[in-house]
Amino acid sequence: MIRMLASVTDPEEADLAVEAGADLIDLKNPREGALGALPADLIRACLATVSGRRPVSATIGDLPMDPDITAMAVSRTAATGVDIVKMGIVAGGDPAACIEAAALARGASALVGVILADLTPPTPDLVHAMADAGFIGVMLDTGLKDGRSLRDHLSTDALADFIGRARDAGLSAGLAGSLRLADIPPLAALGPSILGFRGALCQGGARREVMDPDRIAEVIRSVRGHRGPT
Ligand SMILES: O=C[C@H](O)COP(=O)(O)O
Repeated sequence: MIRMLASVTDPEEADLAVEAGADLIDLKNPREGALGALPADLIRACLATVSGRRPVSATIGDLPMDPDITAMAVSRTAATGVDIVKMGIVAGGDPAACIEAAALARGASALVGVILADLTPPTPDLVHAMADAGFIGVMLDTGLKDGRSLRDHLSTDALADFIGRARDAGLSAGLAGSLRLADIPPLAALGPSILGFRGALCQGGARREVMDPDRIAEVIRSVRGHRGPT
C-alpha cells in the first residue's frame, strides 16, 4: 500500500490534511526552502492538533552537510516529540558524517533521509549509510523547486533502482518533488512506500500558498486508486 504524505505549515493545514485522509503529516516551512524548518513551538502546536491521529514528521531545514549543524538541528527537532525527523542530503560537505551525527542526536524520533535529487544523485552509498545508521526510510525530493519535478531529473529506471535499493536495505522508499496528479499513476506503478506532496495540494499549485481542500482530496483519491504495481 502506498501512503500519501502531505507537507503542511501550521495546525490548521495539519487538521485539513488529517481530515482529508493523508496518511503522513509532514511539517515544514516552504518559505524557508525545500526542507525549511518550522519553529519548535509551531511544531508542538501541530502535534497537539494532530493528536496522534497520524504519524508526524518534521524537517530540520535546508542545511549544509556539517555534522555539528546536523546534530544540533536533529536534536532540536526531535525534542518537540515528532515521530520522524527528516534530514536533507545535498552535495558538498560530509553527508556520511551527517548521517552518523543524526543517528546519535535523534532521541526518541525515527529518522528519514531526504536526498534532493536535483542537487545530488541518490547513490547506493547514501542509502546504505542511512540503513547502517538505523534510519527507517529514505525519500527523494527536489531542492530547487524551479518548476521541474522529480521525474524531470531521474528516469523511470533510476527511480525503480532507487526504490529497489532502499527496499533491499530495509528502508521505506518515498518519492516527492513537485509531483502533480499526472505523476501519480507512473510513480505508483514503481511501488514506492510513500508519495509526498506540497505544491499540488495548494491553491494554484503553488507550494507557498495555502492548502486547497479540493486539491488534497483529489490527490488522495488518486493515490488510493493507484496503490502500486499489480
Ligand atoms: O515532502 C514532500 C514535499 O513537501 C514536496 O513538496 P512539493 O510537492 O511542493 O515539491
